[in-house]
Amino acid sequence: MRLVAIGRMKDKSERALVERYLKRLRPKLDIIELPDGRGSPDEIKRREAQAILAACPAQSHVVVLDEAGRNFSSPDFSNAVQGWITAGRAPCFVIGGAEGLDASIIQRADASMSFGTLTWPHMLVRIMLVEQIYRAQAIAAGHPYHRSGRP
Ligand SMILES: C[S@@+](CC[C@H](N)C(=O)[O-])C[C@H]1O[C@@H](n2cnc3c(N)ncnc32)[C@H](O)[C@@H]1O
Repeated sequence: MRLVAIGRMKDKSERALVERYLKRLRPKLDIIELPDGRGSPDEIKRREAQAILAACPAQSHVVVLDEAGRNFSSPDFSNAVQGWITAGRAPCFVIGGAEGLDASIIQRADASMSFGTLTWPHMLVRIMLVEQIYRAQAIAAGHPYHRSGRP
């Protein structure tokens, strides 16, 4: 599995949160950080989209993080991730930068995932995504990390 993200996570406490989950992931998630694009907002998004596509393996299931994307429940997300892996198309998650994602990459994606209609900072989205991937694996393994005790 891969995560392609725009921008370098410089903040130590943010990196520690990502690492907390990353080290528990099986299969592992490799994180590719791409530099912020330059130019006008449209140029930035276009350049970043080219770099993102080049960083996603050819056979991967490209999943963009987008506020207008699909609202998964954690069990649904767990099933989806397992299904993509079983089908031989491990997910390549994509998180945009400060300008967001270019329309071309959203259209090209095989799936999209939303953390609600609020706009979140991209580094927080990275932390939340890595936690949800860990939760998805815990659900698939029947590990008590995920407790679904809603009334
Ligand atoms: C700061 S946001 C970009 C905001 C930008 N104006 C836009 O319209 O997308 C950076 C990235 O974080 C991710 N992101 C932000 N909020 C999100 C949400 N609610 N659900 C899923 N991804 C989100 C997206 O990948 C986005 O490209």
